[in-house]
Amino acid sequence: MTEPAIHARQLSRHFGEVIAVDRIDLDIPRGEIYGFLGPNGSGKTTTIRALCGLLTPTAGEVRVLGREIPAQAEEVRRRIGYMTQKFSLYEDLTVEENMRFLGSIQGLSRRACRQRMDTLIKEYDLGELRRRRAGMMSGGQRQRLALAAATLHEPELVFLDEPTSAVDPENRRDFWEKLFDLVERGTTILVSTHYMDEAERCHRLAILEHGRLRADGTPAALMAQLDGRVVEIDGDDLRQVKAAALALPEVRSAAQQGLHLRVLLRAGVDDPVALLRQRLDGRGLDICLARPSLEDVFVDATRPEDAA
Ligand SMILES: Nc1ncnc2c1ncn2[C@@H]1O[C@H](COP(=O)(O)OP(=O)(O)OP(=O)(O)O)[C@@H](O)[C@H]1O
Repeated sequence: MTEPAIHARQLSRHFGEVIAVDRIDLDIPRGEIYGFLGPNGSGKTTTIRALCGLLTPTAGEVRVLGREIPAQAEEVRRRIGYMTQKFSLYEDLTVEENMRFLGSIQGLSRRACRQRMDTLIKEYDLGELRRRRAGMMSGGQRQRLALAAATLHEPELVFLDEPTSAVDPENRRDFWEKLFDLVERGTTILVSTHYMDEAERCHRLAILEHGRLRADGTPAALMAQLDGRVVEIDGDDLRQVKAAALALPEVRSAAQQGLHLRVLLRAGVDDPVALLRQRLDGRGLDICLARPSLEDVFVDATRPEDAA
């Protein structure tokens, strides 16, 4: 069996008293998009930095592309790309200057760099912007440049830390199409996000909270685990119905979505629809089972105590 792109066991990273990453196990297959979904401060960036060899783990074992990290990080460096959360290119340099500079750092010959630059400029639609300074570009254009720069040296594995937080939905969509193009050519991608729709596009994902890995798997498998536990309620006075539902010990969470109230039941309730019909009796409600969403998975995997 081919070794996974990333293998981690009990990976931890502490900053003094703060446990940023807490005993995480990961097996990330090659040639897929793997997502880290988690709220702010859940440890996504710290995990990515530890996997890249930029931060030494406090404990745990990490192998990336078959090499020990951090001991063999230098060997791996040329085989990975990293797009940081903040735009990290030079704002005073043009698109071409930024790419040429990065090419020299990556050790590409002038000829190889020029060829690669031409390919990427075309692929990422940067032709008209070749001589534009990065600081004068829009969010979507900068993001395309950053991805082009992160893949200049044709890495086998690319880390993207919340790459679309500053761009509009159309640019996000185009950006994800580019990621699938990369995957088709054999690249492995690890991407962090706090957007549900992005997480749903990943082949597999891990849900992180407070540095812990709370759930992982394909989006479909994660959602299937909640089959029979999500209920949709239609009717009047949904704010009051929500309060009544949340008062039930069997209810894990309730949230209004447009005209419906979406209720997630705790595991082990035999017939959630019958239970809610009985407990919310007399309100003239229409109650039926609903297809679980990734947001339900996220709610179930995080916030174990507070269900409001
Ligand atoms: N250099 C550091 N020194 C001290 N604490 C840190 C440091 N870097 C991260 N932390 C803490 O570690 C925890 C995890 O942070 P991290 O940036 O990895 O989370 P994140 O999921 O990437 O968050 P975000 O979505 O906001 O980027 C947070 O509590 C953060 O404050």
